[in-house]
Amino acid sequence: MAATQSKPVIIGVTGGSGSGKTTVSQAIYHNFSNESIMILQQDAYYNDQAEMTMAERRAVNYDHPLAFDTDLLITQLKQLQQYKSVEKPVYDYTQSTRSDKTIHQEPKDVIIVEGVLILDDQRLRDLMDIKVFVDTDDDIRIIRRIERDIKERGRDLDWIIDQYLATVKPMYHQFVEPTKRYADLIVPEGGENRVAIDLLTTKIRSILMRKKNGRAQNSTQVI
Ligand SMILES: Nc1ncnc2c1ncn2[C@@H]1O[C@H](COP(=O)(O)OP(=O)(O)O)[C@@H](O)[C@H]1O
Ligand SMILES: Nc1ccn([C@@H]2O[C@H](COP(=O)(O)O)[C@@H](O)[C@H]2O)c(=O)n1
Repeated sequence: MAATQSKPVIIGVTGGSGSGKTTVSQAIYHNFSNESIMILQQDAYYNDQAEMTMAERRAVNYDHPLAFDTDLLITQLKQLQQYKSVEKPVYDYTQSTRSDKTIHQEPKDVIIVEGVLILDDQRLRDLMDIKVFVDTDDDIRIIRRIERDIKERGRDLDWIIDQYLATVKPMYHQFVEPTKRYADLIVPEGGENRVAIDLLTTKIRSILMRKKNGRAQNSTQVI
């Protein structure tokens, strides 16, 4: 009998900016060393804006679904789903465009996809096996965002506040928060929620074990 290979399991982690999506995803990922698991960040799939001036880039609404090259994200997810490698784009927040580098990504058994708008598009939702919404109060999220964007994304306080009021907050309520209803699991307080991180880790451990056992069985059937 020919060996069959089941598809990788895709876990979507969403929530507002500063909710702790990256922290939760990394905490889960770091519970596995040398295992078949990877993270794909939706932020890497922001539109390429190399042809735009810095002033034009600054005026973009980065919290609207059209800010993302979702077709590319879907194409690459489908390739990974078929156990094919991809060249992931790299995003530079300080320049608000893609870098000219890409990262070679080998396929894995478990793919964590994290980003603000990964549950907004039905095509993306249909690819996800487990959907997680990290739910953190608006005031905590803006405080975290101020600290992070000043330290890591080359922003100043006026920029962060203007952007938050003009786009981040209204888009959160229009596009991000409504996707909570698609979530299988809602995680309050993100990165500090050890119980949720441990539960997801246990689930992923059992998926990885099942995949390993399936492969071992297939290889003995082929022999
Ligand atoms: N539970 C937490 N307590 C304190 N700081 C946190 C917590 N979770 C995340 N952070 C910090 O808040 C910032 C935003 O978190 P991050 O995980 O990047 O959020 P997101 O990916 O949802 O934007 C980061 O600087 C991170 O270190
Ligand atoms: N050039 C850009 C691109 C994105 N943003 C903001 O990033 C947020 C999403 O990333 P998180 O890690 O915070 O989830 C999103 O809210 C965009 O406003 C940006 O400021 N500049």
